[in-house]
Amino acid sequence: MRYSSKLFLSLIILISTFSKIYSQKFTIADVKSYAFPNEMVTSLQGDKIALAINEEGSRNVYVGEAPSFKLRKLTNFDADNGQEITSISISSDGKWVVFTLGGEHGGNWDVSKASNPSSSQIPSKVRVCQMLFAGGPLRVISEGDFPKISSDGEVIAFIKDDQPWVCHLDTVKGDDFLEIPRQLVSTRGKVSDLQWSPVKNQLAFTVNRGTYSFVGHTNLGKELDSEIINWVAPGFYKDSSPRWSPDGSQIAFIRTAASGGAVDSLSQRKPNLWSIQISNLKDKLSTTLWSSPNTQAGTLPPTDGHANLMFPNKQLLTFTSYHDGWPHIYSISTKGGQATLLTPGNFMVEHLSLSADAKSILFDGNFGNDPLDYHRRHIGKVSVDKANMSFVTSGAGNEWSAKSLAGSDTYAYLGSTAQKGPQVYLKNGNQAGSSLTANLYPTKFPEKALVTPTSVEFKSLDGLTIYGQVFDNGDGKTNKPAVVFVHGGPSRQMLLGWHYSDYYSNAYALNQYLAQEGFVVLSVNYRLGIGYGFSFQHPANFLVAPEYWDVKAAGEWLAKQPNVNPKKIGLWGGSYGGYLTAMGLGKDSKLFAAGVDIHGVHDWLGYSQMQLFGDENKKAPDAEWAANLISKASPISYTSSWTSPVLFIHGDDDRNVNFQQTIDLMKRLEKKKVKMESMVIVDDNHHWAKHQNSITVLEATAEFLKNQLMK
Ligand SMILES: CSCC[C@H](NC=O)C(=O)N[C@@H](C)C(=O)O
Repeated sequence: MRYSSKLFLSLIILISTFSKIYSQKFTIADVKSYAFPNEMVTSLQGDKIALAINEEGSRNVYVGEAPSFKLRKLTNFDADNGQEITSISISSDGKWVVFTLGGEHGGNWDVSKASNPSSSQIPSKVRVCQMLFAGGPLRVISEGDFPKISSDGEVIAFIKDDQPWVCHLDTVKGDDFLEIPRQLVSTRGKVSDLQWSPVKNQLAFTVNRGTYSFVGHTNLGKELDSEIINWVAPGFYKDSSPRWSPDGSQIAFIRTAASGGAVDSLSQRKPNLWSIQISNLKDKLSTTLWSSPNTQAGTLPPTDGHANLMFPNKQLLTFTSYHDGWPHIYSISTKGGQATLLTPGNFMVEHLSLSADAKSILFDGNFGNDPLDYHRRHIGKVSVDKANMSFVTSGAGNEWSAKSLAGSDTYAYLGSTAQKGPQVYLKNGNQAGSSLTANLYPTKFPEKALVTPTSVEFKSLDGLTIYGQVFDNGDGKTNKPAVVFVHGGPSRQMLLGWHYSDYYSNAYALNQYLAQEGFVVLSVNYRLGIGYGFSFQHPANFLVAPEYWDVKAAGEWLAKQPNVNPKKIGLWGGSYGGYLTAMGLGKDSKLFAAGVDIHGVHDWLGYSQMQLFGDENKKAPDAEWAANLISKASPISYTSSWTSPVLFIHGDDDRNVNFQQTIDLMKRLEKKKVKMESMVIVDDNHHWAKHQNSITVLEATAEFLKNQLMK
């Protein structure tokens, strides 16, 4: 390169850098450049960690080891091709790392089917992979998913075509891996939740056979087809979540009712009551250790990990239950008796992990000394056998998914603040956590330009207190346009800072960008969400969609703010949030002047494929009434009153909300001459697996809102 052109290039770089610094305006690509960590696991000894990190679409496995746990990239994937990394684990000898590459594990269906958001000519299959922790060649063991390494570190089991397969790990010769996997079992139904015995090569699993399911276990056996499946207390139930006792002599599992019987009322919420069963391998029966109370809150917790059944020692089991009105951790003797509430208080417990010595549980939840902790996540610790909970973290940030490491009081956890995107932290004793991934953030990430959202509360249309977070660039201007952001799920809670899920970090990034651009943004934590107790998450009058009242109340709250132009209030949301955006535009176009509905639900009857009027003896006693309510809770019922402009966005490989939901609503609105724009993201799914697609979607959302509300 000639000298003059080098000088010219340096000038260009210098100008663009200074312009960015002095302009202080960040782009959506800038605020989306956070390195997103998830799927973090530790080795049995707690001296190693492994996790997945998504760097602007390049998803890789990173590993770290004691004492520094400094992270090192293990894999070398550099394409933004949407191949997610899940089911990471480290062999008990610390030698191997295995993981799943590909799939759509946030989906409601086809989670193990290839995802192809780059529209490659031949989609990559979902593969089970292994690598040496120390580094080296990547081995694709097989097409498959949900790998688990045996307790001796020798064998990997995984699911392929809904059946368990196995293969030895240590069959390396030079760069070749010699052994080919074999199918361990061929049984009717779908096998899931593989669990190795802690002491020998026995594998337990759940077999789903439609309206019922069993727990089974089998030996690895020396020869092919040399063993049988042993069924654990089979009955007319749905049995699941097998957990081995530490000595391998017992299996505990969760039991709920099988599907069938007279069709109940559709308008009455029916709790999914459950029990904890324990069985000795020697006999065929099981004993009921604990049964959830016959109340609405006695339902199997719909929060992360559901029952979170763990078997920390021969005498004790721990589990999560919602029955006192909050998701809490309990312990119970394997001899039965009263369960002990380990984490009492008006807060929720969310992500749990058992310490390496199996004596304590690390968890995160919305607890703390600051009332605003209600809208945060901090890490707590409690013994498995006594209610001695302590706070491990506190403050104005969020911390989650903590793992205990070798050495007392050493933890790895994920965390964020209002400005710092999700990062991995190492914490020793009472020292503050130090980031292990700050170095992965590019300089363009606008940490210093991000606002700190403020917590607000207001009354909904029926008087219920609703919380939200306001993003405002503090420019002091009046008559500003405003947007209500509506999360999806709906069992979610938006936080005072970057969120622990990739989907909601994506949303948080856009809300920060919209605030920069001059919008007042209100992110509303509407009922059906988590974090505010059982009755908030499970309102009795659920069929009339009372959560929409909270969204409308959010719009009315904004309209009353002195710095907001009440004629320029919009909505945006994805999935369940797309549904509520469509409800707002259909029912209250006078309040909501425009909106962006991303992969929303628009026809509940179509979505749930409810056979309300099948054959007479399978019809619910209140089918007509329920159908009427469900219809009134669907946006397709409000096309006549819908006048505000809308942008629809949907990926056509969506495995949470069918693409047809948007086609259907658009065709109905066309007839009503509603001003619509639309964007199809071909071959991507509900979670914008391809990074560039997420940027395209956010840019289109921001552009539409600016065009409709800022002019
Ligand atoms: C019950 S409507 C489907 C909405 C969807 N829920 C699960 O698939 C959804 O909101 N998905 C994302 C955004 C989420 O789970 O938060």
